[in-house]
Amino acid sequence: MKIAVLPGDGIGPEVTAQALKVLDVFVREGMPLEFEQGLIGGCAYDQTGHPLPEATFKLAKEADAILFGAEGGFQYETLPRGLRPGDALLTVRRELQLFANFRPVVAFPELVGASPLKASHIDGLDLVILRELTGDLYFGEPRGVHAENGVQVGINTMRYDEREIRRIAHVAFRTARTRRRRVCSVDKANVLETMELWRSILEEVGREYSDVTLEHLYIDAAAMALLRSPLHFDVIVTGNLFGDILSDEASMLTGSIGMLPSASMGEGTKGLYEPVHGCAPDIAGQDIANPLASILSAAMMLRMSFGESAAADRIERAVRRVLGSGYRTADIAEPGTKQIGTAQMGDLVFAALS
Ligand SMILES: NC(=O)c1ccc[n+]([C@@H]2O[C@H](COP(=O)([O-])OP(=O)(O)OC[C@H]3O[C@@H](n4cnc5c(N)ncnc54)[C@H](O)[C@@H]3O)[C@@H](O)[C@H]2O)c1
Ligand SMILES: CC(C)[C@H](C(=O)O)[C@@H](O)C(=O)O
Ligand SMILES: [Mg+2]
Repeated sequence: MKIAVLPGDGIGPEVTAQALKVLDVFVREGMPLEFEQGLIGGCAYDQTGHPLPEATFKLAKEADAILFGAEGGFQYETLPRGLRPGDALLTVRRELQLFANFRPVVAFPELVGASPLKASHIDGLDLVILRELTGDLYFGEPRGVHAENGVQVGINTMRYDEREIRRIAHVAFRTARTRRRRVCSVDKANVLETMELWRSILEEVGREYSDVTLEHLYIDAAAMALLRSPLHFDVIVTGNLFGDILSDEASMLTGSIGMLPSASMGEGTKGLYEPVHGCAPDIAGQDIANPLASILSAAMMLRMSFGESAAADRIERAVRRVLGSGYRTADIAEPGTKQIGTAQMGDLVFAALS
């Protein structure tokens, strides 16, 4: 069980260190996890001149799973033309064809007071955003900035072919079968041809899963409905860009973006596991970031890549035990709770497991 550990930039190394701390419990118990670290993002660019060095890509390709922190932390202006922050992660996702991005949104009962929404609105919340991760505006051609009659024009292309839509649709329906059998497909089929195709393929695939209810929402209405009636949702399947935006929005239902883990899967069991948040330069280096998204991503890794569901359940229970004891990082702190730092949260989850 070889794990490529790519902590990246900003709070990435701080939160990944806590996930590794927690995984160490299982190593001590004899689980054959092997870790190899690689550089990615701004730190890789600073040290090697490229945000995704060849050695890191090789490591990611060869490992059974990838535990990723966050990338960013370098300035747009210092990047060579054509290189954007986010490129290294996008390359790994795309080249390894990790097209199915699971972003579970679960309101821990201990944290219902940390959300800006009323407790009655989110009590029992358990939905998953299934974000298509290797297509859409992120990768469509043509793209770029060029001059037209002396005027600069920026172009990106929303592109999906029917095979890409079909495979994520199957994942959505199969996932719904393990849950409450409801799929909500989010698109913009009233305006965009790409999304018209998206909707028709979802309908076509949906006919193979007559035991699963399929509904469609436009992205604007979905953004609203997610706040108005979050408990309505089970599996939300959507494209790359809409999924990116909806998941940050949904994170606030749980109290903080520091609570949202993710798993990006392809056809097999190899996956990339990362918190949904970024490198958070505003809080980096202060030991105040919430490491629970990273710790919960490690739990997803044990379950989805290594079939170690009991170990994953134990991590999730340990997180709940620590929250139940009143410990909180700053982002989820409420009056009457005990505010602690990143490393201490990792220590407490470790202790709750041991
Ligand atoms: N997967 C990734 O690597 C990833 C994801 C998103 C953004 N980014 C990059 O990160 C950089 C910053 O982006 P951004 O500010 O838009 O998004 P961000 O997710 O880094 O931060 C958004 C806000 O959430 C807070 N936050 C994020 N994670 C937190 C945590 N674990 N605990 C407590 N608070 C947390 C931050 O302090 C900030 O206020 C950019 O360079 C962006 O490209 C990387
Ligand atoms: C860093 C960026 C490329 C990335 C994305 O847009 O996919 C991030 O926002 C995410 O949600 O994983
Ligand atoms: Mg995002």
